[in-house]
Amino acid sequence: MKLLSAAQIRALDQATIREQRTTSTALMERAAIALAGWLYQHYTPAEAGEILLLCGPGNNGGDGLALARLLYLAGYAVRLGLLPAAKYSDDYEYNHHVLPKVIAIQELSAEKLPDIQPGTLVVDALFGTGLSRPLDGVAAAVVRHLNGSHARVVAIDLPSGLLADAPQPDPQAPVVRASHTISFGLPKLAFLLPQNADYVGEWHVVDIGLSPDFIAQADTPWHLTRLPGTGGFDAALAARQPDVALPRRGKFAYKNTFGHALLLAGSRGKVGAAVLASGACLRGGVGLLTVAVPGCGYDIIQTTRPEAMCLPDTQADFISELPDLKPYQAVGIGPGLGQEEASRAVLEKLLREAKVPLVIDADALNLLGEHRELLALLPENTVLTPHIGEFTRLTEKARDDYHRLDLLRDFVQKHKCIVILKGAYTAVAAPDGQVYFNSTGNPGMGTGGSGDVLTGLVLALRADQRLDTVLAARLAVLAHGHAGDLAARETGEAGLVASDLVQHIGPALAVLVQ
Ligand SMILES: NC(=O)C1=CN([C@@H]2O[C@H](COP(=O)(O)OP(=O)(O)OC[C@H]3O[C@@H](n4cnc5c(N)ncnc54)[C@H](O)[C@@H]3O)[C@@H](O)[C@H]2O)[C@@H](O)CC1
Ligand SMILES: Nc1ncnc2c1ncn2[C@@H]1O[C@H](COP(=O)(O)OP(=O)(O)O)[C@@H](O)[C@H]1O
Ligand SMILES: [K+]
Repeated sequence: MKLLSAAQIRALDQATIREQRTTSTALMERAAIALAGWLYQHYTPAEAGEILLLCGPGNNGGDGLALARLLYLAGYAVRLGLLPAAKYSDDYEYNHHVLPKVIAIQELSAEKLPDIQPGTLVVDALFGTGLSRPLDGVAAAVVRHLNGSHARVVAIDLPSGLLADAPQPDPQAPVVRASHTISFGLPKLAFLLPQNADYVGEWHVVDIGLSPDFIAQADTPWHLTRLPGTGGFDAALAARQPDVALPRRGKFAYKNTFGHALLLAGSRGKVGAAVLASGACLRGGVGLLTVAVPGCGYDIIQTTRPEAMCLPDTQADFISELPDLKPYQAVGIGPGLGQEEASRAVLEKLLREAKVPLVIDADALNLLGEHRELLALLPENTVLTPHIGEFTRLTEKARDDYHRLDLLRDFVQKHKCIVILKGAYTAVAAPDGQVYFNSTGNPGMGTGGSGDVLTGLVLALRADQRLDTVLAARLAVLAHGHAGDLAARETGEAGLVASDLVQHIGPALAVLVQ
């Protein structure tokens, strides 16, 4: 699924109106019906109590006015707080005109702010994608008042004051802190960034029949990867043509098809990382797996992973030798590796000699960060799997989440590599600068070893001779998060440990097979 900029969303609305020979008023009515449907499902009139709808002067405010009418007609108690302005949009004017006259209206001013009790259900229809400057004056006073009230807030399209696709120009200007944000057609880039989490709350997408042709042609670097059959504006399309799919295994497929992977992992006290990554690689469907570990890891791998072959290093505590690379279709390095000089030398030799896809994680990334000259040796299409801290060591400290995305796109384009930047919405950045955010996973995965599991899974899919690099990375990230979601259903989020992820990789991959 594509994520569009505010300017593209405006063009999408216009294209939809043109193509479908409808009017902006009718499109607003669709938006209001979709919003009302969402509210009916989430709150009965009794649970909602008296709903306060705060409306701005543009079409976001128009949505609020149309919604107030529909809620009133459905038996909800509603009142309106309207922001005064020199000019209102046409559809605002229309929806103001057709409001049932019994609905109470308060003109908002800094001196006379609306009554908002803790628990009041407030609909934020002040500003959406048309926000052109930071909030000030009455709008800012209203938003500060709302944020201080502990109300339940449902934001229409965007929390007012937030931009859809760019950082706030004025960090002092207020932004609505919503419990829920209901977006039309597509989610917005802003929803996926940690710095906006307190404003956006839980986000939802409602379908208002926006032009699929316009979306298909829109040029954007931002995408969201979903599980097949997941809802959204294009639920029907997504079911027929998923964002990503793992090809079915042919009847006569042999283990060569799925490749022989080499994993270099572990050091004294961190052999568990090799156990987790190798388990994930095996469950990820690799044809054959060889694990290179320090001497101290030999018995551990042979006992915990009987399906894998093991190459013990002559050093007991860390890896100091690079095995002959000829037998392998993909090589992974890093989990629990440690940062000994000898291990750095192994990494350098690997970068110089490898002719097959590489996956680089954890301590191997830290070594690259400390010896940045090694970045010049990265073979094309290498996959790096940093979390934010590791990515910062490879680049620089980002000013904010948007700047980090710029750094990410610059990095992959410069080094012709794939970066999996891990987080709640893990971003897979491709060498052409396209960025695919992931939609699966949960906070239970913030537990030691989750990243090692991802490395093993990426390695398995890189060894799979049927997949290209970006597809392998996107599939691995999607399945990893889904494994976490499946596991959390059994363990709860707090009880989830990384080994649980390994156990659920099989079922998580199975839903991706087409
Ligand atoms: N036909 C359409 O175009 C549709 C639009 N929709 C809604 O329309 C919204 C976009 O509407 P608009 O483009 O009218 O924009 P908004 O309603 O987001 O805001 C624009 C209005 O606010 C003013 N404004 C902007 N920043 C301000 C600030 N900081 N302080 C005070 N005033 C400010 C502008 O001068 C303009 O009057 C979407 O977010 C969505 O809610 C939906 O109804 C779907 C259909
Ligand atoms: N809140 C979250 N929601 C979804 N996924 C998460 C969340 N927190 C962590 N994860 C995932 O868990 C993994 C953690 O990896 P990492 O930070 O390398 O941990 P470790 O080094 O302990 O293995 C990443 O794949 C990340 O995307
Ligand atoms: K809003």
